[in-house]
Amino acid sequence: MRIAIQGFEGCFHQQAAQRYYGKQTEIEACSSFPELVKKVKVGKEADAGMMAIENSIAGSILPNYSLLKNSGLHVTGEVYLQINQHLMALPGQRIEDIREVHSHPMALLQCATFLEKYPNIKLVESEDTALSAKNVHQRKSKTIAAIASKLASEIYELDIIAPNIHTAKNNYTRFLAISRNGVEPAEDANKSSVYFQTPNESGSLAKVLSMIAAEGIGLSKIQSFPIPAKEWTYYFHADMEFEDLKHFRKALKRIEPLTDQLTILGIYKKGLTHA
Ligand SMILES: O=C(O)C(=O)C[C@]1(C(=O)O)C=C[C@@H](O)C=C1
Repeated sequence: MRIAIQGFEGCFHQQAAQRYYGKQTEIEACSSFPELVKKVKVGKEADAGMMAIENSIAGSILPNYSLLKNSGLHVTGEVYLQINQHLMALPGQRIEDIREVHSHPMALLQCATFLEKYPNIKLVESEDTALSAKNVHQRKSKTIAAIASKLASEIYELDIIAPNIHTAKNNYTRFLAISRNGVEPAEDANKSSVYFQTPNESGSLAKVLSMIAAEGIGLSKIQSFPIPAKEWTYYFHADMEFEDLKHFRKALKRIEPLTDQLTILGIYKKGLTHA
């Protein structure tokens, strides 16, 4: 299997892809989420993909909800990865020498509390945590530090000058396994991602949510994201959890008449949240 990811050697997507698809997985590196989605859609350079969707400190990666919806790709699974962020620089450098910190925007957000202590350090968003570490190494930048994984510090021979700088001890990112073709849900599937619109009338979303609750389905996530052509109107992305696929199918039938464009992105097995 060749798996398209956002990022390069030593990034968190690589770790998530290898955790989900296996250690021997070949990686197709992409420098952005749109590029990742395109490669999975075209299918020449990748058989499937792995895409971050939300983080326990920084929240949802909002553009990825629209990307997923517009791509027509399917969600086939999920994986949660514990994320430990470290500040790293060329060997011998101290935090007092650092003028800029480079990293992926989600990583910078996860370390906001630490970074607030250094208001004179400029924060620079990059494509990827690992690429930021690689650039410090290759350009021998003495005044630039990167925020990245321990693995990246080892690959790019950087010293960790401040370990574990993420705001809360438990920092998890949820990644979705995505593919061009949908798969038949496994018998033990217990989670589904769907999106829908509700009619523009008061109480329409509440009716859908009440129905989900009445059917005994757990709602682990509800996210609104904008419909670009109709300002201030929204799609809703919902992640639902259930014990029996039959219950979910029954609930769907009852939700369908209350929604417009209800689309199932995937029915899959819930990932281990604290692996
Ligand atoms: O930059 C990386 O290492 C990535 O894999 C990207 C990414 C993300 O998109 O959220 C993955 C996990 C972490 O939350 C930080 C960054």
